[in-house]
Amino acid sequence: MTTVNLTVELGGNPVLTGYDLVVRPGELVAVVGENGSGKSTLLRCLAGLQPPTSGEVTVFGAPPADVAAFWRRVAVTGDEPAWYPGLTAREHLELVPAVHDGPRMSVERALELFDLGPRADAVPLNLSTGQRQRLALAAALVRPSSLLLLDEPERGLDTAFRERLGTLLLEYTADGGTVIMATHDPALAARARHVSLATRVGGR
Ligand SMILES: Nc1ncnc2c1ncn2[C@@H]1O[C@H](COP(=O)(O)OP(=O)(O)OP(=O)(O)O)[C@@H](O)[C@H]1O
Repeated sequence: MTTVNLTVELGGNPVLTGYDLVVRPGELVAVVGENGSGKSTLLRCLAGLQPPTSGEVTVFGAPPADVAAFWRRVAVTGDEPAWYPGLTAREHLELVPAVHDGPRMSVERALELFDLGPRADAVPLNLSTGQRQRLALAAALVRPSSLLLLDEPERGLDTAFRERLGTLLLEYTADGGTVIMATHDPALAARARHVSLATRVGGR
């Protein structure tokens, strides 16, 4: 995963200017920086959701492409997912093995790892904010993938679960996966290689 001289302007503002990044397979990388420094924009570029103004983005040896083969390898979390009305937490996780071959873990194991067992039969809108975030992360980690792009995965999580998340992400990279996350959590960032985005004058 690389960016070379990546420049993104949004609404006439320079958000990223000549940004170079190299991430090797199996790395856990934390993108850190102040609010507005461009972390989400960088993740969106890596996911192919934000076209660069100039420069290059390469993921698995090619520019990110909005095709099934790309999305089979890449899982993204960030904004609140669109939950299916009427489906419980367990049923949301059961969708994953229904549509992806070779899930990374069973639904029951995911419910246990993400501390969702007691609330497995609740619909997401009846879960707490942190429980919904754990469900979103569980869905991303159940499905097979090679690259996780996580935007502030710590959002809504208590301290103990943030620590567990760090361990789960390190296990993901130990299996050969790559994680690039934007985070404001110093403890989570400390377990990763961090790369900084400086805030630019005029870019906020
Ligand atoms: N659609 C847009 N049009 C114009 N400017 C935008 C747009 N989206 C984001 N920006 C600006 O681009 C800059 C970078 O935003 P981005 O969301 O990437 O920052 P971030 O580092 O993820 O911030 P945070 O820590 O607050 O999540 C900000 O100044 C933001 O206001």
